Amino acid sequence: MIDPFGARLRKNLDRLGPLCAGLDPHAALLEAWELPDTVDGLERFAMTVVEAVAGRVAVVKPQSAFFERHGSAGIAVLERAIGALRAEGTLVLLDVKRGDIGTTMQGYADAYLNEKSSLFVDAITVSPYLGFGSLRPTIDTALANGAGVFVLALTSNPEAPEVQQARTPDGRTVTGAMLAHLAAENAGVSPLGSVGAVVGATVGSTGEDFAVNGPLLAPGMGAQGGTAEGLREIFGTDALRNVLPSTSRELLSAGPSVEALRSTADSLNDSLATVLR
Ligand SMILES: O=c1ccn([C@@H]2O[C@H](COP(=O)(O)O)[C@@H](O)[C@H]2O)c(=O)[nH]1
Repeated sequence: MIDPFGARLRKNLDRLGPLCAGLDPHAALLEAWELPDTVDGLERFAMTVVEAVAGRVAVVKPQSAFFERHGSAGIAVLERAIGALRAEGTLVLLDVKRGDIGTTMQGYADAYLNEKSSLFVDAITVSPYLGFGSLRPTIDTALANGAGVFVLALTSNPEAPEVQQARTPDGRTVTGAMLAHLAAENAGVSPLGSVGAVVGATVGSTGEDFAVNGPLLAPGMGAQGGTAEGLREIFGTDALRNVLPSTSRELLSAGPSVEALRSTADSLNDSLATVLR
């Protein structure tokens, strides 16, 4: 079996820097790149990003929705992009935000987190809002296959606090309760646990404890207003080393030139490394 996701991520972060490159083939970006909004356009977009960043960034995060909207042929493009990225040692974190009852979550785990699946990725995003326990099959399957999961804890969108900062009966926020579950999942794991949190780069100071011994995906950089300096305010100093800032439109709008995508990724990575290390 491959090494645990947390260990592979730690290695990639230390070697290549903290940037997680988002792969979001929005219809508007296809148009900006003068590509048709078709499966052919999707394939050219995805493979251009792969050519630009594979082996140069620690993690790529494809947004499943923008592949799914092209039907089964779009999923086939996603499969090829996943294969090409993983072949270059780039970890693939598929942003699918799955959340359902446990038995159905096993189906999603079989699709994305079983090494034998053609859609196997290094990690996926999951939603815990059917109860953290509903994620058990997903977490168990991920760990058994050297993969990881990222649990939505405090997302970057302005509507999130209504649900995620609500108080549980014991007075903690829902976010705090999720972070406590993650800390328990990752307890004693070295160098880094494989059960991460999603915490938006836009959320500001919250007083939450992000020391979960797991990776902290921070989407919302750039287009949504998140900044490298803002990450310090959100995570404090202790957890910063485990933060994986993610940006999609900010990076992708540099395309379609491979060179321009590369130099944008490099400069984002450099400025993030200065703040996070
Ligand atoms: O809290 C969250 C969780 C996930 N996302 C996803 O990340 C990208 C953000 O794209 P940008 O272009 O960098 O804004 C997108 O796929 C979201 O679905 C998020 O934004 N916030």
